[in-house]
Amino acid sequence: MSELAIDVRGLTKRYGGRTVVDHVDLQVGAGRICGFLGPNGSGKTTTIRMLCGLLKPDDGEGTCLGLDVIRQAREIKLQAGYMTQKFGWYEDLSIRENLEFIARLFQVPQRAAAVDQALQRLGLVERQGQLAGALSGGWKQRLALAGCLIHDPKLLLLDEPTAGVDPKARREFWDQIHRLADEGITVLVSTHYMDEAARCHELVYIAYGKVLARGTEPQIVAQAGLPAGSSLEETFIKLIEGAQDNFAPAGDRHRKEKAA
Ligand SMILES: Nc1ncnc2c1ncn2[C@@H]1O[C@H](COP(=O)(O)OP(=O)(O)OP(=O)(O)O)[C@@H](O)[C@H]1O
Repeated sequence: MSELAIDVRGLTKRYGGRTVVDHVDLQVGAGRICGFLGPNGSGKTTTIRMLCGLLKPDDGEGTCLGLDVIRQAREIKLQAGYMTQKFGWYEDLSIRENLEFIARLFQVPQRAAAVDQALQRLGLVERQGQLAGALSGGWKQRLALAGCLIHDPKLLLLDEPTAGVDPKARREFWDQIHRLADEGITVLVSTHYMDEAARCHELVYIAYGKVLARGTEPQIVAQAGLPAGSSLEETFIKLIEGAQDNFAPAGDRHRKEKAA
């Protein structure tokens, strides 16, 4: 594998003539945590699904884990871990049974050992007999992350993994993400929470399907034309306002002008 776990250029997706991901370039170094930010409907999920081999790009090229995003989508699907916004579990199976099921799907060799390791990594050993349906949001999300890790992926693509989870559980989740990155796992994670953005090594900000800014927090602030030390919240508001002026469909711009 090259030093870049994600290395794609010009990634594009169109639906019915509308371009929802527009020539996105994305490079993430191995072992880095890259935050993927942008307003609702900006193209984050669509991009993530193209990166993990679930959705075929209409244009663009590149690799994930050194595998071609167009020709080796199936291999990427098997080697990357993908956590969706709406992770589904068999509510009437225990934590352990759910993980055993995922391990079978991924045809993991030595399934029991892989399940033990995932339980251990996420602090779920004590609770392994509990029914998934009885877990609180934070524990369900831990179970989802354990499921993503069952086949020992080197790349995690996490789509708003902490949406609706309480602050303590979110903090613990992020501590876990950092432990995984320390082990060399690369993480691309979408989020709307600014405290989570601040815990990423680097950030990519997308709106209207286009990347507007990328880099470390100070680099993103500078790209938005704001003074050093400005908050990420101010920065993203400035970026989205600029994007509305430049890229919003004519109808949206007209509504904004009328409202002003
Ligand atoms: N299968 C599809 N068919 C048509 N349009 C789609 C489809 N999937 C996504 N879209 C549109 O593409 C745009 C980008 O959606 P996407 O889910 O990637 O955004 P997002 O940034 O992940 O949003 P959110 O933060 O709300 O999850 C949206 O306008 C969405 O309605």
